[in-house]
Amino acid sequence: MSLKQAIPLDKIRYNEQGLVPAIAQDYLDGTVLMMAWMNRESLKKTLETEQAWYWSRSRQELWHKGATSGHFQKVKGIRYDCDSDALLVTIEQVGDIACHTGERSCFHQIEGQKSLPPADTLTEVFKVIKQRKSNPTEESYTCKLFAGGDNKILKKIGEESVEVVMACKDDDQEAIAYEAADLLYHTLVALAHHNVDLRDVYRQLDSRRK
Ligand SMILES: N=c1c2ncn([C@@H]3O[C@H](COP(=O)(O)OP(=O)(O)OP(=O)(O)O)[C@@H](O)[C@H]3O)c2ncn1[C@@H]1O[C@H](COP(=O)(O)O)[C@@H](O)[C@H]1O
Repeated sequence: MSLKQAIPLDKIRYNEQGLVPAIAQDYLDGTVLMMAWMNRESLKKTLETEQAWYWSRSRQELWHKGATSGHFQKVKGIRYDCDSDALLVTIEQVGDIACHTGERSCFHQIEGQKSLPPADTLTEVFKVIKQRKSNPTEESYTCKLFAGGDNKILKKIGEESVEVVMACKDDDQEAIAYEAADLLYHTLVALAHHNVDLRDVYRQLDSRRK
């Protein structure tokens, strides 16, 4: 089904200014990138071009996101909520900058909150692993792995794989989840060590979806 067929323009409930809030979310890792407004015309253009068009309240004009900077948004899907007065736009952020201040997301990290802007847990953990790589600290286990290079990292992946296998053999659900978490973490370290982005793994998985 095409985007146009999926969203009946007249079913959307626009507010008194003729606007509906649209939340843009990354199609691969679920990061909430930004919130902006659409009117009927910008929504129509979004559906037609499969790129995000918003309504700029400050400029009072249609806003083709990224038209000048190249950071445009390819629209992968749009959903409307149960009372049709909010849109969730699933996008591929081309250029990887959604916020006008040059950040990936307009929703900034807040100290003490684990997951802001909301993203999946693997993405959050991978971010910390990459930070450890660029800013090593004494006490970090991840840094010890990086310092040991492939020998240490791959040995751990081998060990953790065997532990997953053994836990499955015992049909021990708690142990399976525990060991699988260890395996995923060490695999993320291997990705970072070899400069492979987690999003490339997600892209592979996404391309295999049927
Ligand atoms: N998710 C993990 C994670 N999962 C497992 N581990 C560590 O992986 C090791 C698992 O190996 P084992 O079970 O064999 O335990 P071990 O006996 O300590 O193993 P050896 O290293 O001594 O051989 C343990 O030391 C765990 O603490 C992890 N260490 C870190 N993370 C993440 O990485 C982030 C950064 O961690 P630091 O680098 O330590 O700051 C953390 O915030 C977490 O999100």
